Amino acid sequence: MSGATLVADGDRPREGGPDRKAIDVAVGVLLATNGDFLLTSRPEGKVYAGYWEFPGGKLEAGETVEQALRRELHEEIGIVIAAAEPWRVELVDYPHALVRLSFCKVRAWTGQLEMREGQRFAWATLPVAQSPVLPGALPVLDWLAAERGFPGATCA
Ligand SMILES: Nc1nc2c([nH]c(=O)n2[C@@H]2O[C@H](COP(=O)(O)OP(=O)(O)OP(=O)(O)O)[C@@H](O)[C@H]2O)c(=O)[nH]1
Repeated sequence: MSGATLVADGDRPREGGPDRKAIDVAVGVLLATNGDFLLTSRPEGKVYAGYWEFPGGKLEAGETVEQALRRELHEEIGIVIAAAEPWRVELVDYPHALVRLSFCKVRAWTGQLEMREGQRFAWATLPVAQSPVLPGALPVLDWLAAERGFPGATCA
């Protein structure tokens, strides 16, 4: 997992000193009724372009995780989500940023998927065939695998 370190919440960040502030990110794990989950590729021009991730983005000032997720998923993939179910929070220390990822499960939405930033998308199953997966998205595959009693999260 080059270039990123998963750190337990409360651990001191690896770079930038103790004052390095985490950037809050809201991330959606969209679950279809058959259990498939949505992966999208990071658009050109962003760090880790082309890597597979779960859709989402940074919180804007004053937003809650759910508000940010609702806005980001509408802006980026064209859907309006129903409830966002808070799931797990993970701190990831990248060279470019320290991010706090708040993952939410989303089981219902309206609208058709429309990749508004030129991303690719895939309804994925375990083991995940899409590659490469963003380091900060890999643990989610393990969590899903654990929930489902599935032995291997990726094909690698
Ligand atoms: N959306 C998303 N971001 C993730 C995941 N895992 C992970 O480490 N991240 C990190 O969280 C941050 C999200 O930033 P972003 O650039 O996608 O967010 P954004 O759309 O608001 O960015 P912008 O400033 O370009 O508009 C990135 O540093 C990204 O590497 C994931 O599964 N989904």
